Amino acid sequence: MTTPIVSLTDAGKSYNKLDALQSVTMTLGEGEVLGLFGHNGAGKTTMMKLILGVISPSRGQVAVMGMAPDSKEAWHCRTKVGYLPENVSFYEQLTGLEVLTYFAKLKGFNKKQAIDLLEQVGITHAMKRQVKTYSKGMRQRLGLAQAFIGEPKLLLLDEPTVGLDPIATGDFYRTVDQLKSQGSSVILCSHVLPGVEQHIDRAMILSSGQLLAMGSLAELRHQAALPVEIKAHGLNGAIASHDHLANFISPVCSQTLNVPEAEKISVLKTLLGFDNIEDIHVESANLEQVYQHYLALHAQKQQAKGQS
Ligand SMILES: Nc1ncnc2c1ncn2[C@@H]1O[C@H](COP(=O)(O)OP(=O)(O)OP(=O)(O)O)[C@@H](O)[C@H]1O
Repeated sequence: MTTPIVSLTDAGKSYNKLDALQSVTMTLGEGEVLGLFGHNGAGKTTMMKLILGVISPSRGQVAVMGMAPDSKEAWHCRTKVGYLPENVSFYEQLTGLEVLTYFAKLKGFNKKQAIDLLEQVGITHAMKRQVKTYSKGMRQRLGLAQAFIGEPKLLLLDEPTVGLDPIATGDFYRTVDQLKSQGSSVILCSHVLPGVEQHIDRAMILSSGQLLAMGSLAELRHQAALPVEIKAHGLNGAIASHDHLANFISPVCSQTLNVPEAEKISVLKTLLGFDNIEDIHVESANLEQVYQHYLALHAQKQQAKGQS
């Protein structure tokens, strides 16, 4: 069996009485992309810091490429890890090229790689300017270039698209797809859910340090039993007068049906049986809806606990 790139076994971190991360068990394989989602203070950065080895677990084990990342023996693994912190900050007086060359050299790479990466993130035109003159988006691009040095085996990206314009966001996700196809593993956390789902293999949802759900979007959708939205055009009142279909009519639109996944095909067959059907649009729950579902479920459980 191959060693996972990252594995957490009942790993948690506490600060005095606060459980920043309760007990998380997970593995990340080669070429896998994991999305880490949760509100402010959920424990996302804590989990990344445990994986980086900059903090040690209060309980359980963390392993990166088979080693405890906070151990001395893991030093050579660190050159294979790229990290973009939540708030990037650089030496303001240096130029973008000087900053990136410095970080490249720390990892055993040269200026040529720094120049190539600056081109990849689209700031070649500003590479000879001091970082203090950079806009927020340009700093973020420089941060990403820094994380990409040496085509890392593991990339940890905390809010990678903050401050990026739509073009740069698209370029960023293309780079993630490319790194994944080359075998790099990626953990990224983001508060911006639209646009992320097609680039991740699995999602992990955290709240107040607690792991609420983890799996592929299809698995989470299935587990959550969220309905599929089916919009049927051209039927006017026919749906409301149909015994079976009428059960699924959305409270907000009479042409939209909210159908359990298990009944999707039978409902579609029924709709196709209508002579005047003009079009059918089928949409499964997206990442945002899945995320909201798990958070609402968690809030309900907390409330019930508080009342008992
Ligand atoms: N060094 C520390 N000392 C005390 N508490 C801490 C420390 N670091 C983090 N925490 C607490 O741990 C919890 C989780 O913090 P963390 O930074 O992991 O959240 P996050 O999910 O990354 O949040 P955000 O989306 O706001 O960045 C928070 O309640 C935070 O206040």
